Amino acid sequence: MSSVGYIIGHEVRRQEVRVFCYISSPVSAAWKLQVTGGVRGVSSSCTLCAKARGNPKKREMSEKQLTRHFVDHRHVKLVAGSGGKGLCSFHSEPRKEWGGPDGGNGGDGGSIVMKADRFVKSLAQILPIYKGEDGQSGGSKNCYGRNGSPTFISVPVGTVVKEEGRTIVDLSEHGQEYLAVFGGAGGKGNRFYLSNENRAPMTATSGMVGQERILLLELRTMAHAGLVGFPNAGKSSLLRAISNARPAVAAYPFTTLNPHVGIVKYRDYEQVAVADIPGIIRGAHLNRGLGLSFLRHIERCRFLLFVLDLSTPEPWTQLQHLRYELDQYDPGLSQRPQAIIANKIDLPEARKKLETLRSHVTERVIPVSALTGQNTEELILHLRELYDGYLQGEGKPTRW
Ligand SMILES: Nc1nc2c(ncn2[C@@H]2O[C@H](COP(=O)(O)OP(=O)(O)OP(=O)(O)O)[C@@H](O)[C@H]2O)c(=O)[nH]1
Ligand SMILES: [Mg+2]
Repeated sequence: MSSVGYIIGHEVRRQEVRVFCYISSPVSAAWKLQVTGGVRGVSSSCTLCAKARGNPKKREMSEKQLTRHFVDHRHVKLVAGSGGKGLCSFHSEPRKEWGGPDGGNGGDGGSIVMKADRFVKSLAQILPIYKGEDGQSGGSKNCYGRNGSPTFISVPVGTVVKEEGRTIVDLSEHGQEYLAVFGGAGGKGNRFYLSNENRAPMTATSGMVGQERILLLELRTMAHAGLVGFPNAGKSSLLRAISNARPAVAAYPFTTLNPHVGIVKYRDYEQVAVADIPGIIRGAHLNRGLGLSFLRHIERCRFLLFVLDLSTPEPWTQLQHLRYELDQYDPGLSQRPQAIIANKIDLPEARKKLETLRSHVTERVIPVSALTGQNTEELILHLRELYDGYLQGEGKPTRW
């Protein structure tokens, strides 16, 4: 493990104080840092800090507005440009009446290319139909027509392109391109057909039509960790507490309708992306609740954070149901590296339930309170451990 330090504190702008808790060994520190009570002020994750970090003048968008701006799948028809016509013409000038064929070729039609762009966040701006630029027709005096320029469609990083249910390409890196449809070849002018046998060809061909395809674009959120839990478990509150993201929080189920990604920053400039996934209920794989549509976002997450609600009578059954739903969607999905987060530890009867939960599961359980920020440091440090383990496994760091 490197000797870099880990930041546990952020600035609290409202109070004009900067408090940092700096520790050199993240693994051992996770256990040393059972911070409670008065020491809580140093946390990056207290709600006070979280609120102070935001721009007070900027009005937050409601979940309804956010949903309007977020589209995670779209059908698109792509028609590449057609090739330009070749021309049939003969050179003629004073005293040179039979100057020979001089009809130029038509230009090639423009292709359509999909390009992953990390600044594009949703597929909302994707149009239903794209038409590539046609090539220009050939001209006299052996002038060739101009090729149609390629059309670039910017899509978010993490877009999967499918055709008739088959995955064609996964645009998972910024700048990655996929040439989706080829432009038609330009036609030949009559000069092209000049030969010793035929000194005055009258043939000129028209350009080929561009390729045409109907593709399905699917966005799968790119994040290192995914917060998975029942509605109202406090996933959005937790993401607000540990990162810069601002998903809507409310006391009714299905508040979150689309995934939100927040970035947890560490002192060595490492960043871990955490996604808040809409709530899962029993039968989600049968399209109950918000259904399957968002389970695909979990597929991308390298590790899972199961968020359990300690205010429910049996939080451990939630865990079984969540794992079952994930496995129904994609067998083995629930086996990814994970942490179990017992949320709402601030509630009176939560401590007792925490002990029972621990006796039901073999994995490590991290009790937190997203509302008060209690013990979120342990979660942040454990997240880093999972991330470091993932980097070691992959061999190279991935930055999205
Ligand atoms: N007491 C207490 N309440 C909490 C805590 N975390 C969240 N809540 C409350 O639980 C309710 C639901 O919180 P959300 O963060 O919207 O829950 P969610 O899991 O994102 O819910 P969905 O988006 O519907 O899936 C809100 O009223 C929160 O204030 C906590 O740690 N303690
Ligand atoms: Mg939510």
